[in-house]
Amino acid sequence: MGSNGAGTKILLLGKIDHAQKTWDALSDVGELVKTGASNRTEFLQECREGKYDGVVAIYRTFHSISITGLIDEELVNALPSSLKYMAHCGAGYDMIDVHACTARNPPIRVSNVPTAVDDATADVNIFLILGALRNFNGGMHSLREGKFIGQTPVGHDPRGKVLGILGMGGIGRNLKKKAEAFGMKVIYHNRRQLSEELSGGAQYVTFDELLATSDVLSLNLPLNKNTRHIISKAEFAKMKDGVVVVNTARGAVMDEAALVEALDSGKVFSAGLDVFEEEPKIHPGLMNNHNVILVPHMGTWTVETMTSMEVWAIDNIRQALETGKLKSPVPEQADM
Ligand SMILES: O=CC(=O)O
Repeated sequence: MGSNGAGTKILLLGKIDHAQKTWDALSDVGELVKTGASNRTEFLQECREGKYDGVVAIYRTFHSISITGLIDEELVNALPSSLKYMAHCGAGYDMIDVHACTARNPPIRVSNVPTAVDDATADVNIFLILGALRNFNGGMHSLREGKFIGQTPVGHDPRGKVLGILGMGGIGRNLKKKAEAFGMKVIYHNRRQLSEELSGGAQYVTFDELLATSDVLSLNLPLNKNTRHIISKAEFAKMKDGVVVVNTARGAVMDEAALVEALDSGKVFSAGLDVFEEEPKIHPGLMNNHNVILVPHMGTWTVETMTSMEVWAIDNIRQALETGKLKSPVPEQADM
């Protein structure tokens, strides 16, 4: 049982859907245990009763929020003192209060899954850009209502349009390459300007320039306290008339009510959304607007990508238990 010795437990929060063999093989570094809780109250109760004592690592999925709720300070402090690692199976880890994990004594080291999500998420991004520019949602809707072409406003070509990418991480950079194949000119804004090599020659602009010059604005930045509602009423006012807005990041990086207003006024021509502020609740102003193309958080919803993500997250646990270091710690804890 590796260097961790007898008694090391690994807790699964959520489900392994694809990489079951890889998960089962982890039993050579620890005992694999599950939760019996079905909601936060039960989970907290079990933690306080010592049910998870000896758990050294947790593997969690996006949907395990339905069991534990947010991994906030209250929950972090209720988790067993044996816990050292939390491997999140996803790129975005906004559900986890990393600061509380770092501050706990002993700290909990957190990892996410970068890279493996990039291709599939950027593919959905392209689907939404094309769908929103071309008004495919309106067309598909009319067809099902028995009205053929001619009922839907004429769309726009991607070729020659300026795509502004807000957040030039792995997904943003992947999207850049794909969008160029459709003839789009890519500009970006990011906390830090990237090297020429990393940005692939995309032009770096200020946040305000990005808002003012994009024909299509794509949101590809993580959600945190600095990015919540980074796109709101004032930002829509700075955009071009008839802009297209696309979001595959997290719903709350944009003020959804402000988007609905901007769509209703015609400021925004159309939108393509994979993520929503209060998932799975969708703002009725989006639901009822056939100009917007809506997808239920399907960015990484492919067998291949989900398998890679699960294997990656499991590898984080294996590596942590075998070497004392996670494979892909979250950036906030990179120096720990
Ligand atoms: O939303 C999906 C992810 O964060 O991986």
